[in-house]
Amino acid sequence: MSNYHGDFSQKIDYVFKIVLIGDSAVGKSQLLARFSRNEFSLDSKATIGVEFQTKTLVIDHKNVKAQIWDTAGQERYRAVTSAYYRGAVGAMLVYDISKRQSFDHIARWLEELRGHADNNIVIMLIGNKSDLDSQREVSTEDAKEFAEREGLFFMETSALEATNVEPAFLTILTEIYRTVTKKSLVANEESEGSASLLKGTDIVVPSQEVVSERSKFGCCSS
Ligand SMILES: Nc1nc2c(ncn2[C@@H]2O[C@H](COP(=O)(O)OP(=O)(O)OP(=O)(O)O)[C@@H](O)[C@H]2O)c(=O)[nH]1
Repeated sequence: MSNYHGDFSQKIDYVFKIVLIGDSAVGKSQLLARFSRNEFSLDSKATIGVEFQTKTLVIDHKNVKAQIWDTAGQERYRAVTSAYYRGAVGAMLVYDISKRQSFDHIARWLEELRGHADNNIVIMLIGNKSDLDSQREVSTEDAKEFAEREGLFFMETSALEATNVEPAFLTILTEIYRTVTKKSLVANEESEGSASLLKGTDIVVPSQEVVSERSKFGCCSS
């Protein structure tokens, strides 16, 4: 995977907001830590409120900034739901392969997502903690079948062992890029040659926006 890390001296062409959702303790924060900083912590604390991190990479010779939002799986720590989903072009629905309940709850998370997010959002189902194969309670086949039925991308990952984390984010980002550029083409044709690339793509955050590399805000009810 060469030619993948973003060139920071270049302008950013796209900013894509991706949200992470799923039960508490399935590993959302650690997937984000692994992808954005190549870090992992075994004594990760439950997320309170919302935080996001960014990472810039190159897709199709364009600098794409992934802005990945993470919120608490625990209801009492969750920030306002509609604000969390606003502007999201991708979502990762995460469960823990060693916790059946976290997979059984995915349908509910999907319902919430579809109730709040843009219709064109790209959704990926993630079975995390694949390193805990000996304690597996969700078969790969069950998850695959569910994903196919619901039209979701699917991958098993391990934030701990760094297995499939980068490929999972790259898959969803590439698919978002495809969706957005396809939409832009249509929009351009409809706008009689206007230079507005983003016209009609209400799901893209303008690239001029400057976001800090690590930001934490929104908070908490208890
Ligand atoms: N074995 C294993 N443990 C993991 C993996 N990913 C996360 N964990 C552990 O699982 C626990 C919960 O991880 P978090 O990333 O905090 O989970 P979360 O989904 O963000 O939880 P909330 O913030 O409460 O929603 C921590 O102890 C992590 O170290 C993994 O891939 N394998």
